[in-house]
Amino acid sequence: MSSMLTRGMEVKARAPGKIILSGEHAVVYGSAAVAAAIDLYTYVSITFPPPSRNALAVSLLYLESHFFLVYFFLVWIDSSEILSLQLRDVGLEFSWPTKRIRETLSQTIDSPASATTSCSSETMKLITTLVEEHSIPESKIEIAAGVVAFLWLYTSIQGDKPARIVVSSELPLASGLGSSAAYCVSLSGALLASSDSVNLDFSSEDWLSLGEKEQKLANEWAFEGEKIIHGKPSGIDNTVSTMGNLIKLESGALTSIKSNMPLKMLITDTRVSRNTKALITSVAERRDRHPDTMTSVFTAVDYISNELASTIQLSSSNDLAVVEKEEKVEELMEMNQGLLQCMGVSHASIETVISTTHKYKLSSKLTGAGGGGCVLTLLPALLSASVVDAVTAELQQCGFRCFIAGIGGKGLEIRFGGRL
Ligand SMILES: Nc1ncnc2c1ncn2[C@@H]1O[C@H](COP(=O)(O)OP(=O)(O)OP(=O)(O)O)[C@@H](O)[C@H]1O
Ligand SMILES: C[C@@](O)(CCO)CC(=O)[O-]
Ligand SMILES: [Mg+2]
Repeated sequence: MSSMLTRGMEVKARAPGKIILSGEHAVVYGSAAVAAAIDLYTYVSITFPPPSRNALAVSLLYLESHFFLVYFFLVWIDSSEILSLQLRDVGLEFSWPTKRIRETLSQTIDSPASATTSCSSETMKLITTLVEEHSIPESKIEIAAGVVAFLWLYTSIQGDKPARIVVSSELPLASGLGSSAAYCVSLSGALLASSDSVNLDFSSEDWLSLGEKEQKLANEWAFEGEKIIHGKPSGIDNTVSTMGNLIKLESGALTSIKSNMPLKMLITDTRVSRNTKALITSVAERRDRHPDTMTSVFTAVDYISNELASTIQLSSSNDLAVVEKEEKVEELMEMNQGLLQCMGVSHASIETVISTTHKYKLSSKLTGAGGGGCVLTLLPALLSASVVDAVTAELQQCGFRCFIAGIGGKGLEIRFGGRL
């Protein structure tokens, strides 16, 4: 793999967003939750400058000491000693001389982790100084946590190598569709695929899945990134983004769900931006105030998620007709929404989506951390297109954005291509 890097090839990774059918927040306290990957991805591209650049520039200078060439040489050398991060979705670009990264984070760089490690509060402070050297507009300040997560993952996996990283996403950011997990998973995947620890066929131009061991490692690193962004994540978002498909997570234990239900969901983005870390903190504070009551709420969610999982699960003992399964799922979604409201993570915009869809006899619940963001509405298989059009039009009139995403698709994938 390292020989590939010396040729300056581009390594790309993509990781999907997710919807949570049941169990957000309660999953942080060990209750079961059910999640599915959606076909909207975050893409990361990494390009390492070829080390031959310096030699080339020196020989050009030697041949002709023209001013333009001297200038060209300086720019060339400079870009080969820089780590840059372009975040296209938010229009921000960051760059650090690798020398600056080395002098600030020498401890992380000089002792590369053989297994995943958590970012200590001391290292977090040092990384924060590197991020604060760039001015981020107040309206985009929440991006800083993502940049800290990037620097932690990058320096832990790649050390202080110069590189250019570009991130872009099809997901709305900070809206409950797991943009932070897709960001961390695609970054970890691309960083590991560019390291010696992963062996892939880089002559292929297709999207490739990592082997089981590498996939696990990418998921573990992504979890470390999510910790920086979410504070106390359950791991469900990074796990479903890495693995794809449909999963149940309960006390950290993963079950893959096979389903033959259509499970078509209308996703309504209320466009109310929220921050998952703040919402997790507010649930933790409510739990501190009412420990027994909140434990009962989380237990009720656990039952809902397990019942939902066995309802949608393809199995010989599950012989209900699709319509009956859909009715069960709808009722479970409504019950879960009631408990999310009880946890204090609903929002006026979410309630508007729920009451609007209810007029069409459709059931909805928030997805992800709540507080705004996205809402799911189950579209039963036999629902007429005219009802979907009517409910969508009414939601759009409220200023919301509606779309239908494919559910249960692929997880993290890697692609090689495009030499410099
Ligand atoms: N494409 C991206 N570019 C830059 N930063 C990103 C990107 N995607 C996610 N992030 C980081 O993740 C943060 C949003 O994460 P947050 O957990 O609050 O929302 P979410 O993951 O979309 O929703 P949920 O956690 O409820 O599913 C952003 O503020 C930013 O720090
Ligand atoms: C709110 C939460 O349960 C889901 C966010 O998508 C947080 C987590 O599980 O990490
Ligand atoms: Mg998130």
